[in-house]
Amino acid sequence: MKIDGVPYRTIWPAADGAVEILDQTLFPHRFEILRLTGLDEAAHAIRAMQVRGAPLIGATAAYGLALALRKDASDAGLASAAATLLATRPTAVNLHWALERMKAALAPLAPAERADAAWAEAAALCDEDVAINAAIGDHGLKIVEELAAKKAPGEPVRILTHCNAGWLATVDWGTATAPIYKAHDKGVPVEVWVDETRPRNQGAFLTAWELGRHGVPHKVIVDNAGGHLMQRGLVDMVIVGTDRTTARGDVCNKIGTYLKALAAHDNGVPFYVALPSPTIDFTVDDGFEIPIEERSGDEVSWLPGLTDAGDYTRVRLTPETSPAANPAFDVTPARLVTALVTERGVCPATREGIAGLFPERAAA
Ligand SMILES: CSC[C@H]1O[C@H](OP(=O)(O)O)[C@H](O)[C@@H]1O
Repeated sequence: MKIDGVPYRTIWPAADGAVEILDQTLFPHRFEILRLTGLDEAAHAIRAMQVRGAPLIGATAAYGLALALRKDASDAGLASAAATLLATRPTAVNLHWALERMKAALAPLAPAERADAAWAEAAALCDEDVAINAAIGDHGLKIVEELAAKKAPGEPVRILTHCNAGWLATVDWGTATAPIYKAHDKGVPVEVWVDETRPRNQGAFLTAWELGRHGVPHKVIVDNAGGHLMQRGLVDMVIVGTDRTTARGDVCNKIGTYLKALAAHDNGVPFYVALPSPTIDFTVDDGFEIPIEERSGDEVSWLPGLTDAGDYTRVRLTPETSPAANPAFDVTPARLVTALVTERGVCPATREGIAGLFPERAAA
């Protein structure tokens, strides 16, 4: 997407052979480009959430593997680098998917050919992510337009989203935000309720920033306000991303998503999940089998921010004697999902719905 008129992706190959990313731990107050020159930096970038979001995690792992193979392209080197990257975060299936795709493309090659081939495969994976998300935007746009047709002229479609499934969570466009950008760019009035998304505040820090840069009207709300807004008829649809969706349509996403789905179900608000196919895990049926990342309690106990003088700092929120628990994801059962918005169209959150759009994957 554009930042002050300049087109950006979240990750790209630099001319000197490094990989460059936007350091998302500094948003919204600082915009800094980070250079990744090796496996360890790529693994740290994922683990420390300098890059985050299921598709972007996969893309970073793909380039991380390409960087690693420059140093050791042997079978053992390939296996070791893939294992290092896989261990960075457990929930987003795109990490495993991307690494499996890279290994399938590279293993048959002679070691001397692997580094260049990995670089090309990582670039192709990124380009495909952009195309997938643009297609999700096109299919999701129809949903927004149908809601707009029911409103008074000029009255915005009010969309609630949780966490950041925006272009900052992908290579470009985003998943949940793609229909929003497409609608806004087409002149369909939209207004977005942005869940702050404690504790890492991906909504307040990232979604608000990217919507604002694109000129999309939005308001940041505390996570606990969504149910109240839905009860008052102030939400026309909810759309979120996902880190792993099972073959039967159970959706694993950022902690708090399940509570929004419950509130939407209770208030008759349609609840959509933007789902790029690399995020479907056909090997799992029951969402409760998905590993839920437990992150440091410090992310709950401390809040990063900018001082009045413009210096980055963090403040303690909780008593020093109070430990914190920090599960980073939850699972929304398929029964609470109105529909899945994929690059191949919109389908019910059912095994049949998903298999109908991706028969070749379901059958594999
Ligand atoms: C388009 S996937 C975005 C997905 O990833 C986020 O998790 P995290 O920021 O911890 O990587 C969140 O679950 C988003 O919905």
